Parts: sequence; C-alpha cells; structure tokens
Amino acid sequence: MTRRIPQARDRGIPDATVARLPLYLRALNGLAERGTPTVSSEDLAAAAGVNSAKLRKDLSHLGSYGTRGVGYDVQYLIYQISRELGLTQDWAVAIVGVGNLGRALANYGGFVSRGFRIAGLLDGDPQVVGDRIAGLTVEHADELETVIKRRGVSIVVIATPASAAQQVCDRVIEAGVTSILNFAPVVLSVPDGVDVRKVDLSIELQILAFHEQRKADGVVM
Ligand SMILES: NC(=O)c1ccc[n+]([C@@H]2O[C@H](COP(=O)([O-])OP(=O)(O)OC[C@H]3O[C@@H](n4cnc5c(N)ncnc54)[C@H](O)[C@@H]3O)[C@@H](O)[C@H]2O)c1
Repeated sequence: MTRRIPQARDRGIPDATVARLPLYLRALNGLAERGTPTVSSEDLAAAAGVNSAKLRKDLSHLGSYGTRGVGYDVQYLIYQISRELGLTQDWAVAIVGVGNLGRALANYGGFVSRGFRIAGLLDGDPQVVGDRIAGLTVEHADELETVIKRRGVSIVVIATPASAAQQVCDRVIEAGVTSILNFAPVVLSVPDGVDVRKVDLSIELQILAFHEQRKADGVVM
C-alpha cells in the first residue's frame, strides 16, 4: 500500500500555501531551538521571507489564527504545520542512483528528524551494489519493485543520469509510488495522480546570475 502526502490538497489548501508551509516550519524550528514560546505574524513572516498578510492567510487555511497581542504559539504551530505536511508520520524514502548526489543525500542526517527515513538505496552498477552508506547496503536496481513493496516506500528520489530517469520513473510508478523527487535534468512524463518535484540547482544559480547582472548594470529592482 502506498501512502499519499498531499493531505493539504484534499482539504482545499492552495498549492502555493502548501509550498510556503516548509518555509514557516523552518523558521519556527529556528525559534523553538532558541526557546521562543510565541511569535507575532510580522516576526514569523520576516523570518520566513514572506509578507505578513500572506502568512496570516496561509495559516488561516490550517485553522490557525494566533492570539491578538500574543501571536502564534511556536510549538503548537510546528505541530499543526507538520501534521498538515504529513510529517508527523514516518515516510519511507528510496534513493535510486547512488553516485555523488545519491550518496550525499543518503548521508544527510536531517531527513530523519523531519520524518523521512531512507529505506532503500539502489543502483544499477554492480561496482556500487554492496557499498555501505549511512548504515544501509546499496542494492541492485533490479530489486526496485521488491524494495518498494516490502518496505512500504512512499517517495522515490531519482538521482540517476538523465538517460535512465524516465525508465526508473516508470518502474516506480508501476510499483505503486505516486511521489517522486527528481534531480535528473529531464522532464519526466507521469500519469495523473503522480506528484513529481524537480530540483535543479543550475536553474536557481541562473536566476541568481540574472539578478547579479542587473545589480551590476545598476538596474533598480
Ligand atoms: N538537480 C540538481 O541540482 C543536480 C545537482 C547535481 C547533479 N544532478 C543530477 O543528478 C544525477 C546524479 O548526479 P551524480 O553526480 O550523482 O551522477 P553519478 O554519475 O555520480 O551517479 C549516478 C548513479 O546512477 C546510477 N545509475 C545509472 N543508471 C541507473 C539505473 N537505471 N538504475 C539505477 N541506478 C542507475 C549509476 O550507476 C551511478 O552510480 C544526474 O542526472 C545529474 O545531472 C542534479
């Protein structure tokens, strides 16, 4: 059985709001680490880098309005946002393609504390299969369907070369996965009901380069 993440969508929370919830959560976690009990919408908005009217509207979708003069209870808001994002559950994640990027992701300890457990590492190269990374043994990509089904994998991270990504994508969908995080520089074609998030650092760098160039040209933004 595959579990679905987008509970928020089922309750009519706009996608743009869902996309900002992780920003609020990151800001709130920072406040919690510093022992801050409550936060005003203005301060939270500034910490998350959005405007405060938008933040209040976003949080109202969660039924969270804060208390006048006091603001939002930091711990409770963390709980509400985490619940909305499905982070109070444990999500099993498999990484396919355990090269430079796949290894770095597998070694990153921050996923577990956010509710994402790496349940499988798979690669097509027999030289890589059997490697131990972050307490897991890399398995052969032929085992993909078995790993997904046996370990209840809900989210697959694709970190293969672009040429292999669509084929990997088709297989994981066939195995019942409906949430994919794609790092390969290719647009994946997927049926309705499958959510694909694409991470492309080069696009982010190009956007920064654009702004940098405008600053250098003295254009006021
Ligand atoms: N999105 C980003 O910002 C970003 C940043 C860096 C790299 N990338 C992309 O991520 C991908 C991985 O980059 P890398 O530097 O780790 O490459 P890499 O060559 O080091 O690793 C790719 C791994 O995928 C494995 N592989 C190939 N075909 C496979 C298949 N069919 N099934 C399972 N495993 C398979 C290879 O054996 C290899 O271990 C590339 O597509 C790269 O362009 C994206």
